[in-house]
Amino acid sequence: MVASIVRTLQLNPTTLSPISRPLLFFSIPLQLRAVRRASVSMSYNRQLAAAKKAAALAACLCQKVQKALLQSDVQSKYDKTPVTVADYGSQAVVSYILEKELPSMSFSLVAEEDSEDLRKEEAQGMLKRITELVNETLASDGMADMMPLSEEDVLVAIDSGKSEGGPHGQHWVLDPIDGTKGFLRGDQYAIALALLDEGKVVLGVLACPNLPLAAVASHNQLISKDDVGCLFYAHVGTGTYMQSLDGSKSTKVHVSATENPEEASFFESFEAAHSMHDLSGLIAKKLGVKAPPVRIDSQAKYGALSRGDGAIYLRFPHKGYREKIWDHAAGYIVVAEAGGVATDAAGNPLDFSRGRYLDMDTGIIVTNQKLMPALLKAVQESLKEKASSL
Ligand SMILES: Nc1ncnc2c1ncn2[C@@H]1O[C@H](COP(=O)(O)O)[C@@H](OP(=O)(O)O)[C@H]1O
Ligand SMILES: [Mg+2]
Ligand SMILES: [Mg+2]
Ligand SMILES: [Mg+2]
Repeated sequence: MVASIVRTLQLNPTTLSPISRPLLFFSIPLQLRAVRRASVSMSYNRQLAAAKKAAALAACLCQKVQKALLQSDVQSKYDKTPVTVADYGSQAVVSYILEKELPSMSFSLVAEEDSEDLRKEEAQGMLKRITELVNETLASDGMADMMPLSEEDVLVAIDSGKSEGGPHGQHWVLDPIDGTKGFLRGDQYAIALALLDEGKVVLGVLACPNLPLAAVASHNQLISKDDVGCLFYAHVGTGTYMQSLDGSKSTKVHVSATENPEEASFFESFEAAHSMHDLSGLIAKKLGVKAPPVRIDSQAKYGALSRGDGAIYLRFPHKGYREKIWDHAAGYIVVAEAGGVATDAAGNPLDFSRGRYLDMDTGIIVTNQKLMPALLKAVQESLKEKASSL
């Protein structure tokens, strides 16, 4: 054991003095931990660079489509959520770039969309449009030498996202457009990309093309074209950073430090169908939050929280809904590395190692470390009250 540690640390035990040998024995675990920490924070740099590039390019594609949004771009999925050319195009771009940028990695992607509907006769016009968009987007980044992708290449890139994830190995997790309903309304949405390693989220990137660079005060805050477009990224052990989507210098961000719920504001889904607004209202009241809820779509909520725009995010889906890992993985690490904490409604950590779904209790709550105990108490009391009133 000691011999293998000595080898790992590249030490030569024969040159160590009799005094330093026993010291070595005790100090090795500490040194090993430091080495491991260093290699953990070093080892995902290539993946992070590829993820940032993929998410930023996918965001360009989405921005283009949002500008030219037509009714015909919207296709209905069987689960009744809309899916657009941009959802498919974004997934194809991210999948293609990750594979090209990281050729030595075995590639596994857990992503929201698949090509089944797109392969139907009636979707052929849509597929043509998506293929054009994907090719234009890749060409804009100088990837023209590999061009053009055929329609079949695009379908294959989309279907790379069929992995089941799980507790072993590395898996990318992608929501090509999170907040599709917000996207269609012209509001907030995010391209959310994360990497799981042995079931843990180790990096995450959130591209939020419509999120103001300055703090967001409400969902309908006037959007000026010049000051929107944020890219949040986090890498385990190294903090969370934000830069503008057009590539400005990064700044490190931190969650709000407030301990006083009266000063805290809270985020929730814009869509009442996605989260029980009455329950979050009750929780906020119990906690003593004074400000009205800030309702915005997508994981832009996690991004905004990571830089302290608000201090709490409450998500309570209606009965029977199962949360998917791509709706939270990137946001989770962006908040965690900024000093925040996300748990289920019972205070359990979120477990991303169980495949495509997050199996969890009732809801998701996110805040800073100091407010969490009081928030958890308010959540438990409110859930009990709600249950007894039914
Ligand atoms: N009935 C429901 N309850 C909770 N979440 C739902 C839902 N129907 C859809 N969603 C999820 O809510 C996500 C959007 O979150 P938010 O409400 O924070 O904007 C959607 O992501 P997509 O837009 O990627 O499909 C979708 O996965
Ligand atoms: Mg969806
Ligand atoms: Mg989503
Ligand atoms: Mg989506």
